[in-house]
Amino acid sequence: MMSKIASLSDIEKLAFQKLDKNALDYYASGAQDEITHYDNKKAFDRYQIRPRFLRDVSKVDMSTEIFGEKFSSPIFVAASAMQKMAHPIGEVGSARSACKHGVCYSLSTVSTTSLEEVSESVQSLVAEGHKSVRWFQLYVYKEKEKTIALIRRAEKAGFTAILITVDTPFTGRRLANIRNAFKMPTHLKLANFEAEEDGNSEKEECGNDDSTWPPKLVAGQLDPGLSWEDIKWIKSQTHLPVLVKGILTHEDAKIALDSGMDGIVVSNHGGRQLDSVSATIDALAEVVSGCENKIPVLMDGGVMRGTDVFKAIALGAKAVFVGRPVLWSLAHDGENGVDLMLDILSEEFRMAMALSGCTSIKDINRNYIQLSPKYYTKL
Ligand SMILES: Cc1cc2nc3c(=O)[nH]c(=O)nc-3n(C[C@H](O)[C@H](O)[C@H](O)COP(=O)(O)O)c2cc1C
Ligand SMILES: CCCCCCCCCCC(=O)C(=O)O
Repeated sequence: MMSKIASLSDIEKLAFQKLDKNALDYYASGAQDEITHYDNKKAFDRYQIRPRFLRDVSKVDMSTEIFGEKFSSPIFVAASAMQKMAHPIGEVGSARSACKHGVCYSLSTVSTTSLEEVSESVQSLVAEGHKSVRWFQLYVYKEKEKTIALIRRAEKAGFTAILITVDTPFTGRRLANIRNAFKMPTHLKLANFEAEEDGNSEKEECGNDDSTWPPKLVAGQLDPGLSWEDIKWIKSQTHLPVLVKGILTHEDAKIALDSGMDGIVVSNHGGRQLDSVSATIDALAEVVSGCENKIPVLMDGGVMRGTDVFKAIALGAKAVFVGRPVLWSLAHDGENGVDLMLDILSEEFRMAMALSGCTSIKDINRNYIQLSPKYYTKL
């Protein structure tokens, strides 16, 4: 029995004791040998913070702004599928928690709560004076009209940006899911696939009626032929800012910039897609350089500590997303669990800023970070 929860790792340990094998394997898995999955976390330790002292740090302002929206901290909630497997409140719990914390929430296409219900669930908080900024993560359908219908629903439901995931032409090989034939529990459904986008009353069935993951109906919709031309076309179809999620190289960053994208998320999908790619914190500086400071670069992958957030900001990220920690927190204690996790992480980040002599986000820059001497070759 743990005395008091003090870190995201503590929450993770409790969630591991609570979740059933099916859900735990799905949430925890990385692809193949999970080299990238583990490196995402370890890589942060390869960087050191260079603190400055004797500055007045009695007030620390963690707030940041992206696309004209102000957030109370740069710690955002990542889009992750099927959150009701962690706790019955699912996406509603994580969305409400993000809203209460004044941070951005991103919702997966493959959610177990529809995007309309998620929007509805934060309205009482908005009425109390909280601001809710919600971004919609888009998996692009083979059929263009279905993709557009999803975007229209997101626009109508008050989502303010579209995150197009580009690292998933196919789902990665997550061995635990293959070995135990992962199944979404039968009482859950992929809620965004229910409503017929063309307004027809006939509904698509997207419950768990087959033994494979993703369900054939859904996986069969992913378009492995997706190209930058399609992404540009999607961008032309919406007034919302469009970010590409899953970029790892300066070459692709430059193409995203030249293609008119509004932002980039450096991500390797939590190590769940191609194994052996670089940890995201290692890829961040390269992607930032490819963007020439013209569009915001955000990142995710392995963020567990306030010092991780600090390091990412120092290397040029405008904000970070947390993925699995949200799922562990939901499993631990639903919406309260996510509240606790965001409280701990933002307090750690506030402390990292204060202890390194930074009182605002714009103070944090490359001068505050170095590669640990263990990892660079001396001249
Ligand atoms: C269980 C799970 C489901 C995910 N589902 C999605 C998804 O539906 N769409 C997407 O773009 N990324 C998805 N991701 C990736 C996350 O958005 C994010 O990139 C990743 O979790 C960040 O790494 P972290 O878990 O180490 O924080 C998922 C990740 C996990 C762990
Ligand atoms: C428009 C088709 C949607 C296709 C869904 C693909 C399954 C992805 C599963 C969720 C995910 O990203 C994950 O890491 O797991």
